[in-house]
Amino acid sequence: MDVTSILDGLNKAQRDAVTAQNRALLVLAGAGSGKTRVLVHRIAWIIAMQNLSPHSIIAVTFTNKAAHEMKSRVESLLGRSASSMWIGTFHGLAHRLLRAHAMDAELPDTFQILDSDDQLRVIKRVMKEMNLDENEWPAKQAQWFINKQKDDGRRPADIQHYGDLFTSVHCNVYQQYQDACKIGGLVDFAELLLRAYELLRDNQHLREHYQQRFQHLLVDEFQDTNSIQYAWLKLISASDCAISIVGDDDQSIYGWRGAQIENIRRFAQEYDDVKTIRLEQNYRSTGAILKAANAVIANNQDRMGKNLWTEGGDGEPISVYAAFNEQEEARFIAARIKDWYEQGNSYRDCAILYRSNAQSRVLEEFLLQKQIPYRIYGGFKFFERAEVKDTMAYLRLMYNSQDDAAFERAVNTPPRGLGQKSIEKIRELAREKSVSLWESAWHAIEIKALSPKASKSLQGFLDLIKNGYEDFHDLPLSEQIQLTIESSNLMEMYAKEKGEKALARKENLAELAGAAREFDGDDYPDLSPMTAFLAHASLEAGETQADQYEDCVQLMTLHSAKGLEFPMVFIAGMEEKLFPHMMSMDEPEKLEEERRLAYVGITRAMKKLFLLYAEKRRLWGKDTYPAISRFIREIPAELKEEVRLNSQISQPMFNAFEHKDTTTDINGFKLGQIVEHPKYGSGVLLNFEGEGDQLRVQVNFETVGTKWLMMAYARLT
Ligand SMILES: Nc1ncnc2c1ncn2[C@@H]1O[C@H](COP(=O)(O)OP(=O)(O)OP(=O)(O)O)[C@@H](O)[C@H]1O
Ligand SMILES: [Mg+2]
Repeated sequence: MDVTSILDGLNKAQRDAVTAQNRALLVLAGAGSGKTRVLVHRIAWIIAMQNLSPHSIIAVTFTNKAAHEMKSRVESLLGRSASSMWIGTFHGLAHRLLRAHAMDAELPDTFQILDSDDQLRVIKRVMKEMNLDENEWPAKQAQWFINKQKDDGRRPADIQHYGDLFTSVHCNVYQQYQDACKIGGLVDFAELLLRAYELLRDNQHLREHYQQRFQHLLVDEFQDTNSIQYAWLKLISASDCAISIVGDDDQSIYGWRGAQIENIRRFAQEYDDVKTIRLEQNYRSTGAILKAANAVIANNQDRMGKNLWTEGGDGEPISVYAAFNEQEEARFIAARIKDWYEQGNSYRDCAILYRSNAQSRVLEEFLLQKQIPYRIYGGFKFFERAEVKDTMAYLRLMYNSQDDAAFERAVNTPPRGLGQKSIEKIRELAREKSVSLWESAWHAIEIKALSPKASKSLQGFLDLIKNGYEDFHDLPLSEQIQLTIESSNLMEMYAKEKGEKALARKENLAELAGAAREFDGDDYPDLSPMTAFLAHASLEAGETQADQYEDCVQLMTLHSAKGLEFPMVFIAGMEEKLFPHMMSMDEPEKLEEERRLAYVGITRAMKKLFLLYAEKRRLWGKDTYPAISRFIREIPAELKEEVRLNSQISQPMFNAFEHKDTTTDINGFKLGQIVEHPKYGSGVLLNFEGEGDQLRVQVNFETVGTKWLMMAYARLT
């Protein structure tokens, strides 16, 4: 192949980055400037130019999906396989390392990953054993404490507590929790990173092995790395390995999870021979979208500063829509998407972004109503559904009887007549002997510690797991799952629930068996299919792979939209307290992080951006009347256009209200009519909702813009 063809489709600065020979490369650039593209081309360039095996390359991406995409783009640039390259998220790579060297990492071969729910469950149990009052010492707080320590690389022994009660108690909980995880062979998310770091730090032989193997380390979205991830990168790249990182300080949105923008500055100081490249041309968005993003982020103080421009024209202005409430917001979005689809566009090219997961429910309702196919990305958490977790608990226990979290979940789901007392007894015995719940359960039966009835049902459960493993483990994975669902009587339990829900559960379980089918091949040579699948379930939770070929609208939180792009984007709920989030409004630093999130959201849009807010919203169980988000106000007026529903607006907008007839009599008024308000002056009547005393109308006033008013009090003429 002609190697230089890899440089096609890159601008000068991008080529410089792709071909840089320095040991350390830093590409610091704004959204849509081609950072990810540079990484992909750089990998291909290195392999082709230096005739290097992909085996010598390790690359870190933000999601598993991004990793798959990157690998296949590298392969298509090279025209050959790059499957021996290590590419994945920090968690995925750490997991891979720990699996390969479980013994050196002091983990059993069968170790399981704890998701954050399971983690909380284990912490709760530990705290109960320590007789800590849950009201005084909430488990969530302990969980936060533990994860924070791990993110910063600290073990209980490393924590200084000068007699401070909060720290010393939590430190003890951390220690007990760590012991419980050790017995169970359990590894939580933060532990994956810390353990993988310690593995290399403490094991010279392994460290040297990997340092020799990896000639190039590349990292996307570097601005969101935390301390332990940074330390891990430094270990791997300590000898001759070249390191390339790309990032954007304005898109750092995981400060709450310990990510540190400072790592970018540290990088420039701590590495020798750093070449810094800035990319300033944006290829993603229209001029209007880009200017809006630049204007919003300009309100942040602490920035490294960049200047983004585009060759393209301004395109359409940004549409701002004031909805009466969240239902109407959702109805508007659904109608707009339907129009777009009917004009010959694809659903998959549209995304609806929101600040908080809870917002998705109403949106889903209206998409369903309009029969618009959609996928929730990030928030869906297929592997976190109860029925899926129940089934997984059985599987985990079959494969690792030491997994206490799985034992706790499975032992009484479905209920098999084991009371809290019996279970407490099993826990107590486990504690005394420092063994797993599984072992202690056998022991409890042996020493007749339980009532005969409880003993019998416990025995039934233990046999189920034991025989299950013996009978199934040679079968294909999907069949194992199918048989587990049947033998555990889980399906029977769900079938007793009411209609819709039971059906959804059934479908999810069918999907679970289906998802497992992918693992029956030999794509994961170093892992057994079940191990690969269980790890996948933990690591890809929340990242359900929307089927690429399925044409559906993408719903996701602003956080999970990072790195992605869509021709048409809606950002719903642009309201003070929702976005910026209430919890972040009082601290300047947190507010700046919210603003970076707004910047991320706006810059996902390629051609068309809608910003929506509701004048009334049910939030946390209460009706609220939020103010318009400051992030909308920060966009210069000339870039925005308020979507109006008066007679001049384009027909498609009207479709949003097709159920409303412009001739309907609204207390003597009609849609589109000019009305007078004693305070706001004249405006156009746009919409109405409710009837009688509850009748509300939406009027677009010349003076104050769109408002919803109670007809009974509005004194319109
Ligand atoms: N030189 C170029 N010519 C044409 N298109 C380009 C060029 N560089 C990048 N692009 C396109 O611009 C878009 C944005 O690129 P990319 O996703 O790599 O940007 P990014 O800097 O990683 O953005 P983000 O900060 O959002 O992750 C992509 O569709 C990409 O294919
Ligand atoms: Mg990117």
